[in-house]
Amino acid sequence: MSSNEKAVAEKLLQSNAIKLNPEQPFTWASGWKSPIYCDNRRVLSFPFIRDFIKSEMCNVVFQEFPDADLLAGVATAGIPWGAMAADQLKLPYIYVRPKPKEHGLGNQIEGYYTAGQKVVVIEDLISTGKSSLQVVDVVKAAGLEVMGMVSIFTYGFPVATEAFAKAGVPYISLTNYGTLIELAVEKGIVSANQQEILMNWRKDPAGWTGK
Ligand SMILES: O=P(O)(O)OC[C@H]1O[C@H](OP(=O)(O)OP(=O)(O)O)[C@H](O)[C@@H]1O
Ligand SMILES: O=C(O)c1cc(=O)[nH]c(=O)[nH]1
Repeated sequence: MSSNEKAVAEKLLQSNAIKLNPEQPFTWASGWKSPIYCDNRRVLSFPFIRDFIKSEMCNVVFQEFPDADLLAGVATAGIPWGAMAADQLKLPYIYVRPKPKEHGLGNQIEGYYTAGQKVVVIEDLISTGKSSLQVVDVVKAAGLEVMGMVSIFTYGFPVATEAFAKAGVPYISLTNYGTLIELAVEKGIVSANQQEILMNWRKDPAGWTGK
């Protein structure tokens, strides 16, 4: 694990963003059942931790995508992170809804942009990658050029890696599941029994039921 990945994982643990509950599994956006949930929304409530993660995100955007013209947040949990990064980097900002709004202006993409601009998509977390790749499709259809995607956390599932490769979208996460669990075990936050459950679940997350 890189020192930055470890530092970000540490901040997620410090803010209690990581929830474990193998007995009453969480249901994910994909419908998968999981013994773990990473709640990056909670991190927003801790200013110093929030600031650290925002800075890490800005460093990645600045270093990896220096030609970006604007950032695009994925609704809803990606919106605040994208907005904070765009503010810090002094880049224009848009955000993208899962579907067009059913009243008002009927927009799916909110904000001002022009076709041909180079965009970096900002997401809080990648599980299957479906939510962020849907946004990639929407902004591409609007004429934007997608340079890549940045998220705080990824579970590193092959299904997501393959989907991003197929879409031709490079993606970078500040930290990941392996780093987080290693650190949580090191700190005694995850017991040996919980570690075994988490490792078994990780092998077949789509088929895991907790029983
Ligand atoms: O990679 P995926 O399988 O698409 O899962 C990840 C998505 O799930 C969460 O959003 P969710 O839709 O649960 O709610 P939100 O409105 O709080 O972002 C998370 O914020 C990601 O957007
Ligand atoms: O896949 C999801 O829905 C999901 C997983 C997770 O750990 N955290 C989250 O906010 N969403």
